[in-house]
Amino acid sequence: MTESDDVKTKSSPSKPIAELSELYKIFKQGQNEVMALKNINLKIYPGELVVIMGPSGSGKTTLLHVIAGITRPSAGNVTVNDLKVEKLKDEGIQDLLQNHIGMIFQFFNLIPTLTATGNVEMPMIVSKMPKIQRKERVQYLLKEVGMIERANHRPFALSGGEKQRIAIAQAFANNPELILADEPTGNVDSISAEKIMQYFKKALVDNPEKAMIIVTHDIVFRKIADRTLILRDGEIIKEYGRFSQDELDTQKNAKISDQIGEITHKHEQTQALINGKHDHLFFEDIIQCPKCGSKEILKAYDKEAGALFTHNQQIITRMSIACLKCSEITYHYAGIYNIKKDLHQPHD
Ligand SMILES: Nc1ncnc2c1ncn2[C@@H]1O[C@H](COP(=O)(O)OP(=O)(O)OP(=O)(O)O)[C@@H](O)[C@H]1O
Repeated sequence: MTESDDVKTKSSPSKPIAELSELYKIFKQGQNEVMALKNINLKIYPGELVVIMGPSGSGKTTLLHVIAGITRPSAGNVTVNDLKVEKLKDEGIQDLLQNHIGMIFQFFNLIPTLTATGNVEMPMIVSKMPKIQRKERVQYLLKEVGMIERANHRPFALSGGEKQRIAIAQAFANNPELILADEPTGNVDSISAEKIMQYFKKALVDNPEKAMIIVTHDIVFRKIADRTLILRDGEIIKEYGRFSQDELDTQKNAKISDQIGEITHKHEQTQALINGKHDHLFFEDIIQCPKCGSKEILKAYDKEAGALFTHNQQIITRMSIACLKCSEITYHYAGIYNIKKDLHQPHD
């Protein structure tokens, strides 16, 4: 440990791994101020998997960065594994990120010139783990994420899902107590996303002394979450507990990849879209769950949607509306795109 005792609190088994109290973050740009986090109070206990959702710009990434010491809070306290993060100096932050927090990003952040083995081993080299121990742990971690066959591949030769599995193994390298993941399935297909989700769950079952905070737009993460927090304008506006068995069944039935081609809800403008009367439509007018009427909904474009429906040389994309209250997922046509022009960027 590199920090002096004044940044350490007394350890006790029932203590949270991370504790945030009265946390604020204000970004200043010239005359403008953005309050990215507002009075966040949160305790994360060992064995917990906490999911954070919320609209773009609601402060999710900022929250992870403040916990990791990458961004300094404007006010309030963050404690991780007994370390008072906001008081740590550079050396302490380095120790925190090297040994106590494992971070996973949407775009993997792997070193392109290193193999899968090299990438997973790197944090252990930095923390000076003896070579024999390091080699054993790399093997163990690559096996855990199902990537032992790809140990000698460099990132360019791996799919998005495979790169993310390497990044997960890397995040666990130095056995950190807290895992922070920012959109870990944002750049992978839905089958890889399901696998990644299961790795997270298994890792916690195998290591109940750890905790995870996962920022995601992917509603299916609620399946494995002990708690789901909804952020809006920098504030936690809602907290959901675990899914009940009924809710889990609903989620299973609603799995996007199982429902390709089955549109369960058609918007009145669909016909106009198909007839080509509109080039591009977004359904900002859908503001509530069609089933229960709750306005706590998340809108997302299906990952598979780009190639879902073709009609008259056009692709019709669809949007899923996930209800955070009743967990119903409905699908809506979201836009129509000319195949030649927009094939590779159907969501822009
Ligand atoms: N370094 C910065 N300087 C100025 N403003 C910032 C900075 N980082 C974030 N912000 C602002 O803080 C707010 C919260 O941003 P943040 O990236 O945390 O949101 P988010 O919920 O993660 O969004 P997304 O889902 O789009 O990634 C936004 O208004 C953003 O523009």
